[in-house]
Amino acid sequence: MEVYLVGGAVRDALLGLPPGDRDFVVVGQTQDAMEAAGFKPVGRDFPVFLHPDTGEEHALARTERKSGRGHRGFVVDADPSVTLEEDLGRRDFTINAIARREDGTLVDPFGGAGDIEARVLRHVGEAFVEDPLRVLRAARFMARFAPLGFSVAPETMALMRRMVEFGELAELTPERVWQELRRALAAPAPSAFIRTLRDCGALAVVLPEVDALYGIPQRAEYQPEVDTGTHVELVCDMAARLAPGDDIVGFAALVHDLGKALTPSEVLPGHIGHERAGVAPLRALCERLRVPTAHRQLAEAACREHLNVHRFDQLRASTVHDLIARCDGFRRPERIDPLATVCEADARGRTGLEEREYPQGDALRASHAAACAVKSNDVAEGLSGPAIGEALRRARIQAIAQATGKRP
Ligand SMILES: Nc1ccn([C@@H]2O[C@H](COP(=O)(O)OP(=O)(O)OP(=O)(O)O)[C@@H](O)[C@H]2O)c(=O)n1
Repeated sequence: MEVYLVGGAVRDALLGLPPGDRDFVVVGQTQDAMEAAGFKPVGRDFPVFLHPDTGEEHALARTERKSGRGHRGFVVDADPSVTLEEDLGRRDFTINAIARREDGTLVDPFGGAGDIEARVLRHVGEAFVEDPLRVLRAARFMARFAPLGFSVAPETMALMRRMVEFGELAELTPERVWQELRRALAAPAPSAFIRTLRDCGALAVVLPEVDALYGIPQRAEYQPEVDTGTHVELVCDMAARLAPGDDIVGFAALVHDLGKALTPSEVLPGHIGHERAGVAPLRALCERLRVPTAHRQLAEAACREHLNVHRFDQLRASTVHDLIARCDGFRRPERIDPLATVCEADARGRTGLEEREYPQGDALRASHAAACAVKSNDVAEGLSGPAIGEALRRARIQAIAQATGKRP
C-alpha cells in the first residue's frame, strides 16, 4: 500500500519539535480496499480510516469541492486516481504539504522544507481560498511559530486580505472560529494570532470587540506606543508564559479589558468603570462564539474584578471575602488561582514591566486558602438557618484578616 506521513507530523519533525499526532495519506486505494485490509472507517465528512494495529489516522488521497453547504461547505471525493501531488496541492500551507515515505525521504513539490528553513508561512495554491478557516489557521500557526521566527508570506497575506474583503469569513461556523481561537490562546504567542488577524482585516470580522481596542489610549503610566489593543496582546503573551497551554486563562486575558472601547459616556476618563462596562460586550462575544461555561466564568470574573485584585493592599478582609464569593470561589475553589494568574498577566503585560513582582496574586491565593479552611461545621454549633451563613462569613473574614494582617 502506498502510504505517506503528512501534515503537522512532518512539519514539526523538520522544525525539531516534539512529535504530536501522526496523520497518513493513502494513495490509489478505494474505501472498500481499506476496509478489506482491516482499517476501520471513522468520520462522516472525510474518508478516514484507523490503522488496525496503531489506531493512527489514514486518509485516502482526495479532492475537495466547495459546495456551500454541509458542515465544512465541502464535498469530499475519495478518488483512487488522485495522486500524492494533487492531494498535497489542495492543502493550506507549503509547510503542511510535505509527505514522508516510510524510508524517510521527502516528497515536497511545493518547497515546504525550504519555507520551513526560511521561516515563511506560504499558501500552497489558489485552492487556499476554498476554506476561509485557513485565514484563522494562518493566524493560529503564527501564534505557535512566530517565536521561531516565522512570518506570513506577503502574497499569502494579500490573498487573506482578499478573502476577508470578499466576505468569505461570514460562512465560518462559530464552532470552527472558537476552536482556532482556543488553540491560538493556548499557544506561546497569542499576540501573533491577534496581529495576523488584524493585518488582514479579519479581527474586525471575527472579534470586533477586540479590534475596537486599537487606538484607545492606555493611562499615562504606560509607554505611549502601547494602546489598549497592544496592551491586550502583551497580556495574552504574558498569560501564555504564566500558564502555558491554558486557554481558559488565555481567553480571560484576551477579553478582560473590552470595556475600554466603550464611549466616554459609558466609561469615565482614565477608563473608570470599564470593568463593569466590559461585561456586556464580553457576553455578546461569548454568545456569538458559543464559548464554553468555564471560559465565560473566568472571563467575567477577570473583567469585573481585575482592578480590585490590583488594589489588593487597599481592600479590607470583608471586601476580599466578598470578591471571592462573587467569583464563586467557596463552592468552586479552582476558580481563584486562574483569576490571580490573569490579574498578574494584566499587571505585568506592559512594556518594561514584564519582570515586575505581583504580590497581589499570592495574597489573593493565601486569603482564599485561609477562608476555605473554615467550614460551616466549625461555626454552626447552636445556630440554625441564615445565622450559620452569617457566622461562616464572619469567621472567614477573620481568617483572611489573620492571614494577611488586614482590617476585618
Ligand atoms: N482547513 C484545513 C485543515 C487542514 N488542512 C491540512 O490537513 C492537515 C492536518 O490538519 P490539522 O490536523 O488540523 O493540522 P496540523 O497541520 O496537523 O497541525 P496541528 O499540529 O496544529 O494539529 C494540515 O497539515 C493541512 O495540510 C488544510 O489544508 N486545510
